[in-house]
Amino acid sequence: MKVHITNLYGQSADSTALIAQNMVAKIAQQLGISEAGIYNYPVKSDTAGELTKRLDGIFASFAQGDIMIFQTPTWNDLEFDQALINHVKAYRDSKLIIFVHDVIALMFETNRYLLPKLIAAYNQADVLILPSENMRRVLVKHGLQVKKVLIQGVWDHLYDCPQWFKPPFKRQLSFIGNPQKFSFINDWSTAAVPIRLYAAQPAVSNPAITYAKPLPDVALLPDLQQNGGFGLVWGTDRYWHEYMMYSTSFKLGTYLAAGLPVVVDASNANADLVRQNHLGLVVVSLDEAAYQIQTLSAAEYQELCASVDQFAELLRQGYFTKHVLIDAIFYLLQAPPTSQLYALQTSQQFQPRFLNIQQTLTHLESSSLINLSLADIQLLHSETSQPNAAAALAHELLNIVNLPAGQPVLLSLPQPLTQTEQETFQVTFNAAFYGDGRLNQPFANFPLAQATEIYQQLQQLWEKQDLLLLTERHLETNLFAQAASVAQIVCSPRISAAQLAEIKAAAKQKLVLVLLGSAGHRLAAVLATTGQQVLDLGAQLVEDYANFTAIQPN
Ligand SMILES: O=c1ccn([C@@H]2O[C@H](COP(=O)(O)OP(=O)(O)O)[C@@H](O)[C@H]2O)c(=O)[nH]1
Repeated sequence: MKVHITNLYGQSADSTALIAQNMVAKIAQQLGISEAGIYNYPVKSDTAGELTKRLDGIFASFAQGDIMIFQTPTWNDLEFDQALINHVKAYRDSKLIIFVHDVIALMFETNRYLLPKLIAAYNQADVLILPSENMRRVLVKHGLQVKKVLIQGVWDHLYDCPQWFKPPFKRQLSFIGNPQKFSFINDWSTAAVPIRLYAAQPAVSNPAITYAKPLPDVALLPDLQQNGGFGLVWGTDRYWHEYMMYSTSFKLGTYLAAGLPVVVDASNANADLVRQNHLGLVVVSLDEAAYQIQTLSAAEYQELCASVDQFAELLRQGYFTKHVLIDAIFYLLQAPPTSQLYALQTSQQFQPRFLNIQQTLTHLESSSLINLSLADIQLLHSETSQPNAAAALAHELLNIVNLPAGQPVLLSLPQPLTQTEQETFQVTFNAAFYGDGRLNQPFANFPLAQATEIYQQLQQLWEKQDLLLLTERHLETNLFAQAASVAQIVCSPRISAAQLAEIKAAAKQKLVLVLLGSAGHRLAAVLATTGQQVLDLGAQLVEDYANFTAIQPN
């Protein structure tokens, strides 16, 4: 039995798909796996006979009982990929491992219609390698049935560092990407944290951008390393932003291999990995990233670099790829226990659970809360192609809604969600459970007896606690009479870096209650992701309490 791996040729040298496939094949060869080269061409130019002959050539060294690791997509069209799968299946006792690099239907909205066909192709795999757990969830929701699924986790980036030196501490973001695809670059105006961009300089340049020209890999990594700062993984286009929740970004591995700490969206498929390994900043907005970089000390930066340096050795030497390829072969050929580690759970658990009001309040004893209104959810799903304030808020909300599992933040939603709403949201809503958002107006939302109980439980949350209220205007209320102390900061609609610093300083050792509208969600998320307990109870709570107490007998 021999193991083979497909490898792409014929695309331009700067194609990430080509770079990634060539790298995986190179690592596979170190494991004794032989290469089956595939040339990049439009499959439609072949007749059926020509395609068969082409595949015969690719499979020249493949025999009965062999294993094919198929790196997909080939970008030769799905028809070619399916023909290749059929060809493997035509050999007696052959085995097929499909290594999914990208899912074209989730990458580009115009290709969405291909999803059922792609999943039908993946379903023919004996073992499937997917980029992330989030990708597995979304594919299972849409019909993936393969039982043996492995998660790649992160992209390696082979790099034989010629001379190691510490990246210098600079308040700067490096970004590898074309501004035509990543339009946020054109609007970047934070001169205090310039972006160093690896792309050709446009006719009209942006003063907040330093233009480093595109560089080949061999020059890119030393250049990133020498210039220091942070590597940015970001996308503001709505469909691409969602795709980054499922896919693993190649540039993430590139920055880390060069020794740079990274900045990623809170919803990024690798957000947990960055957080757990202390590899950089996980943020909900670029404003927050700029703020955090401006307030970071040189010592904190060096600590991040030290964690990156250790972790990146795995990437520089291709250990994630080696690991997943070896596991895939074990998984094919060995019974449990190895395979138990990866046993596919049922799809039911991918449907989020909705906590009732009681469970929600109990959960808040040890958690933060971000409470989204129906208007927020509608904004999240509205099409905003223009870079404007609504688009920026929608981007932040998508990050907030997908704060990684394990984050001590409860998201609550207005209930009950209709079946149609749940179907609309299921692609983007990845948390295991959500709270009952009606606690923001107990009197308006519940019968009197229940509202009374809810207010009692809310008040128990801050009983004898030092409270910081973040409000739209100065509030007079006895809702917080049980607290040990109450401080208030009146917030402007768009919170500045200076005000955020003031809030963070005032919040130390306190429970923070955010009594603001939509702007409150991002503020709550910024505070909660840095370890502060914060309850985003909304702008209507105090008025609701006034209405509630007005009808109480004296
Ligand atoms: O000047 C450049 C720009 C890009 N790249 C390569 O292209 C990758 C980024 O490509 P892409 O944005 O397609 O990757 P993604 O992060 O979206 O997966 C980087 O990691 C590099 O390996 C490069 O070598 N030189």
